[in-house]
Amino acid sequence: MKIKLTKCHGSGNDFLIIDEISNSYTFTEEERANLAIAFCNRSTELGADGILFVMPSKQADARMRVFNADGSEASMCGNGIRCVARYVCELLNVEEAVIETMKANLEVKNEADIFPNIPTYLVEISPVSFQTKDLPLHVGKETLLNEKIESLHPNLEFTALAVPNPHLITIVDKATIESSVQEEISSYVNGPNELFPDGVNVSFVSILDKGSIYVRTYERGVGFTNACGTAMSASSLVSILNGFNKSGDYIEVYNNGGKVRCYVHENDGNYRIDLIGNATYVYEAFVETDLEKPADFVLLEKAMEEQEAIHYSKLQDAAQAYINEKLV
Ligand SMILES: N[C@H](CCC[C@H](N)C(=O)O)C(=O)O
Repeated sequence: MKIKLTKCHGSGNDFLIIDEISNSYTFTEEERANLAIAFCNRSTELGADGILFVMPSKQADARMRVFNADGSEASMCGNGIRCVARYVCELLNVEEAVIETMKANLEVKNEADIFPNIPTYLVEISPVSFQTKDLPLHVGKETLLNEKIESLHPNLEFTALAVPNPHLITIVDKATIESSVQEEISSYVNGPNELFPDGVNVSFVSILDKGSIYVRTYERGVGFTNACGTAMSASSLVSILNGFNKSGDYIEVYNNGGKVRCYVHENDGNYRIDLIGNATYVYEAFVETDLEKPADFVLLEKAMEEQEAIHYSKLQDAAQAYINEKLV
């Protein structure tokens, strides 16, 4: 079977888009998971943090399904839906759209460039829940807001929220970010454990300045990535709950892949987060694959998007310079 792949990234978190609207592909659930495991493998000519299946929808302009590199499906992907937003808006020749995801139909729209020559999209991150049952997190409490989990770490204080995929977030200093603590905790809560039966995305956050934070995320089903859009959105909200920023302020969120901007809407204790950032194309490729053995795929062609890479590298350099200056 010949499959067209559009490689893209949001803040360096990279994905392969498979367009089931324009192509008559049909995949079983098992084939979707196995394609993700095979094509995300970075020792191949492809490699990515996940696959984004763009599918027809009966209730929205398009539907997005997200599969992590380990073949697990997630309910949402913030960096990925920006890429899907661009792909669908260009496919339908519109400036905004609604994307059906596992738990919500989300608004997306083309925005002014976050940096010169960077295609930029705003996506809705919701629903937001602080109920531990919505992650799920089994910790004997309805919520976990800046509280210790002694079995994970003696001192760190964590906040748990679902947006709607699950996130565990702690605000720390540079030394802690640069230590092995995040790797140790993340490996544990994403292996067999009593706390997070479905695993969880783990983010260590540093306050850089008023209105700017740094987020490093170990993603469920992937490991450390350059950035995690839902994590950066959730971390922006946690920075507000901790008094470092306010709802209604734009928050610049820096990460190892660049930067995005978040805006938290709060209405009577309910939150919706706007995630604004790049949707950059890396290459277009065609592969020949047997769905029974996708790991044996053959790369037929790969056309790089050089200009987009040049433009994005300027954003990334500027973001890294700011992190180097402010992350102390
Ligand atoms: N690893 C995540 C899914 C991808 C989310 C991330 N790539 C983002 O941009 O939000 C999970 O299993 O919940």
